[in-house]
Amino acid sequence: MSDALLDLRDVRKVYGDPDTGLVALNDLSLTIRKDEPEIVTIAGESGSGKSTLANLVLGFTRPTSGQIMFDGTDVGNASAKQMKAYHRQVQAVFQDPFGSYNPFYRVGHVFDMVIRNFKLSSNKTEARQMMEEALNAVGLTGDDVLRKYPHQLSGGQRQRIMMARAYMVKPRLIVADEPVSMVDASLRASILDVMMRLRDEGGISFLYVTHDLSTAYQVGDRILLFYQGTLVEHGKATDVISNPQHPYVQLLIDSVPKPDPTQRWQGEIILPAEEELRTAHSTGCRFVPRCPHAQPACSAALPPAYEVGPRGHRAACILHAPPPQA
Ligand SMILES: Nc1ncnc2c1ncn2[C@@H]1O[C@H](COP(=O)(O)OP(=O)(O)OP(=O)(O)O)[C@@H](O)[C@H]1O
Repeated sequence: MSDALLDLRDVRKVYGDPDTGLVALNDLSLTIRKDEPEIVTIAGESGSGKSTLANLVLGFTRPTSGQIMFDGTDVGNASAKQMKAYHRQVQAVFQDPFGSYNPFYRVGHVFDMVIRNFKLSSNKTEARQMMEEALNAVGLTGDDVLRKYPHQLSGGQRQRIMMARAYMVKPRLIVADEPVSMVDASLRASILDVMMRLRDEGGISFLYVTHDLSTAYQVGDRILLFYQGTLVEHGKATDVISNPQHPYVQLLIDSVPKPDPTQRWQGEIILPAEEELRTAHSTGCRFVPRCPHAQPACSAALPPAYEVGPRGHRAACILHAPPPQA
């Protein structure tokens, strides 16, 4: 039996022709273990492939090549029946909770639909208890919100309700795509707290997609930084952000004050939009056109992820290649 909850093996997604189309995700391998619930932050500029990765893991789109395994099931080749079972275990929370609510439905109805869809209960009292428990886990109560319509809720409440809705299904993984982008800094912190609580008390792992590195730093678990669909650096968020090793990540992080690991960080690093269009069949490091250290070898082949620090800190840059053996 594998220890992996989620196991991505060389997952590649090309939009359009597989040989000449746009490589949105380039041969990504990533494992989240069953016995170590964690919040894995997926970060990168706009267009770097974050949502593509989220959609692949949710089974909304299939990989061009490679495999996505979830607790032994091949998600890329799952049947409709297997996908329904899969979505009990892997829930999604999206960027704009407004978009996912019908404005004429009360919150209670949204929860009812989930209970019916996943056949969580056929007993009204038990169903109400489930809603209450899920809402309590995100710091809300049924009396506060269940009879309300979406427009009667704050952005932070809506976002927490989406978390509660996902949590009620008791998934093992939540894919949260920009869940804090619509809310201000203090609410953002409270939603991060909810995620950390669900990780610690509920044993739920998260794929947390964001372009705000400060929130990844607050969470502290692993971070993966993407540039044009390629993973350029990964490790513990605190290690990567306080000691970035890839020139792209250094450029991003050097422009902001260093966070103090002893303090809860209030800073904000919002990644800019991607400026250049990637070339569909480029071979080398995607960052070459913007890299202050670029050398001819960088364009020859995509560099592997070299070890650059403790606790799995790796960067895909030839500056970190070990010296050739004599
Ligand atoms: N269905 C699609 N068809 C063709 N190209 C697509 C499709 N979806 C995404 N892309 C392209 O793939 C690349 C990666 O997009 P993706 O949405 O995954 O990036 P992202 O990092 O999530 O960006 P953002 O932060 O803006 O949401 C982009 O260049 C995008 O234009």
